[in-house]
Amino acid sequence: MSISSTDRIVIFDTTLRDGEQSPGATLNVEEKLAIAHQLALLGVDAIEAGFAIASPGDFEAVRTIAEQVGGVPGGPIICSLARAIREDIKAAAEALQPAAHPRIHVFLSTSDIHLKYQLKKTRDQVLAIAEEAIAYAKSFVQDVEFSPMDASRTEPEFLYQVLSTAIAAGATTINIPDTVGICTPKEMEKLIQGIRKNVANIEQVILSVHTQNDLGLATANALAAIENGVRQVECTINGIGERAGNAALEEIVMALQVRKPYYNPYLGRPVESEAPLVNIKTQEIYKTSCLVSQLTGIAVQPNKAIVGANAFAHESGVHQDGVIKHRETYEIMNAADIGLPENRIVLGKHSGRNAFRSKLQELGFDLNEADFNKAFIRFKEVADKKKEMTDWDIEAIVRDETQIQVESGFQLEHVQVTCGDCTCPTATITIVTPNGEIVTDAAVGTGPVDAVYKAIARMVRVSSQLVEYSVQSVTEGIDALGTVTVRLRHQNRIFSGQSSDTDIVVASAYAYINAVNRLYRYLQSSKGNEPLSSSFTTSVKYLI
Ligand SMILES: CC(=O)SCCNC(=O)CCNC(=O)[C@H](O)C(C)(C)COP(=O)(O)OP(=O)(O)OC[C@H]1O[C@@H](n2cnc3c(N)ncnc32)[C@H](O)[C@@H]1OP(=O)(O)O
Ligand SMILES: CC(C)C(=O)C(=O)O
Repeated sequence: MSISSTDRIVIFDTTLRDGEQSPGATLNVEEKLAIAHQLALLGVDAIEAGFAIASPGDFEAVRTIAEQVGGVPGGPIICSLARAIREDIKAAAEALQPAAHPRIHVFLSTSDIHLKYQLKKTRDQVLAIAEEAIAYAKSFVQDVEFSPMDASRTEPEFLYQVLSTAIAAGATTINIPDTVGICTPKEMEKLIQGIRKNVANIEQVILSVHTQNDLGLATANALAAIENGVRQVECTINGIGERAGNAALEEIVMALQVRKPYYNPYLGRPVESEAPLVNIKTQEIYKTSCLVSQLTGIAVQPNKAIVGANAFAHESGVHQDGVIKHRETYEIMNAADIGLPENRIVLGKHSGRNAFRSKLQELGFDLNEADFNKAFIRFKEVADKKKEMTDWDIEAIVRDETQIQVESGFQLEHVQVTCGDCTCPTATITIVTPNGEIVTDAAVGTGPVDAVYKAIARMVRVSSQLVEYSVQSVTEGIDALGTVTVRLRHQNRIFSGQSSDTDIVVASAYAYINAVNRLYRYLQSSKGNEPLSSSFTTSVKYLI
């Protein structure tokens, strides 16, 4: 395979090598194997399984992956990194032995700053070391990749010289690392064009890039390289890697898929060609991302392109309205393309009526306009306090609001409580009575809920006994909605009320009022045919 003989992009995954260089991401052999199996399912062309000389564990991981993932022809290339040192190359060759398609990846610094301070070698020495190391690697495997480390800061003429030497020594892939992530896409273009023009026999090898993300340009640089003739990109799942990480596989792959007509001509194909630009089964992307995140312990930021929790979530009413009417108004790819079941409409304070209505339909509610409006107003009030409204929240609100609407009677206007470890729990409550009177009262109690109930009871003057009070968290998280259930006994009858709110004292007040209203309606309907107890008749002012 050479630069001109492939009309697709080779995906070289280095999650298990450069990705594992993320601080704290160390993986054991079993974990690396699990990721390698998933990378194979994803369809990557090459898996850089580790750096065999680095540790016995890394050697074992490369060997196990070579055997169990790359052991049969047709599987992915399995690669080990090696410095331009015989011991490294020998260790890589030994670890890769079981692989059907082994690759040794030799790297050697070429920039003056690295030569002077790190390697302490002259340019002539580096040329000789590169040549010798590649030839040695070739004595073990056919497939040898060479990387001139810090290529983007290497003096171009020397870079061309090293690369020409590497190809002459037998390198089959020439990888250009932007090791410190300093390139801009324009500079990457110039770098690749210079290499293609000035390196002898460059068209006989696969030209590759390895872009680091120090300036957040790794994916942009990889794509710029592709536009300039590069046919392999090195990348990691979730973009993890040394320092700020590497180009993210999922970003490159989805950019190539979504913008295929744009990239086709760069690979010498007609704009309309449908042939895939990569071998990747994009539906495996999300699963792979989750596995890598879980095993490395590196969380994916919510706004991360493609695999972040918010990548297919719509929060604002205008966007939600658009997506509900026609998905493509705000989505350039389908969640299913990366293996997510569906996009998400996240209901919150920025949502509008259309999204709320659509969610109610999805949950099986068929509200009349008045109920809908009440529920929507309440939804906005709760959403102002709560970050995300879950299906449970919505259900609780609708249950609550439609119940309040049905049960006319007393209305709760305001609830205010003071409580704490050195104050007497006090509640100040304002209600509107059935005949429109606004009444305020205050009471102290053993706790805030007791104080609220005493204040309400005094105003409605209900002769009833509280026989049950319970609070249940119906939604998840610290900002969950709590549902309060209250049961009142009047004579031999039980009247219940329920309400939900992020504030359980408020929910308690509403639940109590709802139960009182049931009692009120019962008394109203039975006024004519059921005798009221004398104690009740005398004590109830508003109920009759
Ligand atoms: C850009 C990248 O991501 S490169 C890959 C980086 N990844 C890693 O380093 C992870 C694994 N590394 C390791 O486990 C260790 O660093 C090892 C096993 C590779 C080497 O360990 P040590 O022998 O103790 O050397 P140490 O790491 O302290 O220093 C690196 C040595 O390699 C030399 N070196 C660095 N790169 C190369 C190279 N490409 N070819 C030859 N020698 C190199 C350095 O000059 C230094 O040599 P010195 O000891 O003579 O000064
Ligand atoms: C080994 C090379 C490819 C590398 O990781 C880098 O230069 O960043």
